[in-house]
Amino acid sequence: MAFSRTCKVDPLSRGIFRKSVVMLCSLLTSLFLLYCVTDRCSTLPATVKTSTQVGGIFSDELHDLRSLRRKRLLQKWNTLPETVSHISAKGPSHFTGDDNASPVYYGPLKLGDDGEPVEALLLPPLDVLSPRRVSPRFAGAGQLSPLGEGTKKLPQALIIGVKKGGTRALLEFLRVHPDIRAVGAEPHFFDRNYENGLEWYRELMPKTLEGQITMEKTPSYFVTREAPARISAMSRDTKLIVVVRDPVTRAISDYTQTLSKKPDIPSFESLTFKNRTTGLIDTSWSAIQIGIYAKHLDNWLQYFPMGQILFVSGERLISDPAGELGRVQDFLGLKRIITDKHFYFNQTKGFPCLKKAEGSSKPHCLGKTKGRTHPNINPEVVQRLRDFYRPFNMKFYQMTGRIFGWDD
Ligand SMILES: Nc1ncnc2c1ncn2[C@@H]1O[C@H](COP(=O)(O)OS(=O)(=O)O)[C@@H](OP(=O)(O)O)[C@H]1O
Repeated sequence: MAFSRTCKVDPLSRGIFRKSVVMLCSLLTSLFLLYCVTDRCSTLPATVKTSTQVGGIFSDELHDLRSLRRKRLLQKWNTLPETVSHISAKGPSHFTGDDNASPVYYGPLKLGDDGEPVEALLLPPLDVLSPRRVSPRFAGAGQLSPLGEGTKKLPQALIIGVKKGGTRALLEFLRVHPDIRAVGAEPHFFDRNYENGLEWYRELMPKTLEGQITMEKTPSYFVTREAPARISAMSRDTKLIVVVRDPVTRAISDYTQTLSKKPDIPSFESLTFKNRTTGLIDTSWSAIQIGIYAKHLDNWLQYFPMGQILFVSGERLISDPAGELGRVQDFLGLKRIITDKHFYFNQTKGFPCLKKAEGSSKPHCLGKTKGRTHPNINPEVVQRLRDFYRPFNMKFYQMTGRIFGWDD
């Protein structure tokens, strides 16, 4: 039969064939081991890994890889603030679906003070937990940082304000930089949690390698009387960043946020005035008070020189994010890595968004709590507020040496 004829192979050829197969297998084994030694096999797709589960040596390797992954996950979870660390890792049970972004939120959704999902709860897909590429400036060109390396440090730079200025956008954009590591949630250490002590604060920070900058943002610091002295006591060298926005729009944005949480509050107009007929502004209302930037800045200048404070225009952060980010990177002494290539304007959102968020390959816009539609405010009230803020704005332009253009 044709079939039995073709199957007949002489013993010599069979021997050569067997030897060749054995040699090929040994070669492939050596190559795979070499690949793993360079810590690259952790990025292999799961299917590739399972196909190697045959030999004892490989199952050991795989076990190590899995425990490395677990370690990475644990590292991520360890960065959770105490208040949220109880959250289950079973997810995904809740996805905000808000940000057209890739991240998956595990456990019940928690929102930070600024209404954004507490980013510390965000567990990136396993493949993005592979070692982070460190900027050549600090770690040698192209080096991969070994797993678990680094220590938690107190922040060297803080975004201290202002509320509704665009602080979340700035932090999210900055996190794209490989030399910046930041806490997602607002720690509120220098205002609400100071009694917990610096060690508590440091524990909240992500691990950083030599040369990486640790950051956090809590916009209420800017208007907290005690904050400058406390931050200066932590380190006089702390770099401070303030995102400022037209105080009238800022006040309306602030009011819009409160209204979204408490729909029964009085109208913006009635909260603005102490006396509507005389037009006397109620400066004790926090939405108004926060916008008197010159007054708050005075308090900071008692403890920090002007050169240690950077003012970011909230308006320019929207119209030219790369330009403002360039200034921030210079101020932090970092290479200008975040450029206009990182942004695109999302027509639906009406804001610039990231082409790729940190630790993801997908586009990322901020959530629904950022870029809310403001209620219509009586134009006379708006004008009265503009008149009220004008002298304070002028003083602020003088102090900072930058004309923000709110009174044009
Ligand atoms: N890229 C991008 N996407 C979305 N939103 C952006 C962006 N850049 C700046 N902004 C403006 O940020 C405003 C919210 O400011 P904050 O993040 O500082 O608010 S908070 O104090 O942390 O609650 C938010 O205010 P509202 O528009 O009033 O919601 C935005 O105008």
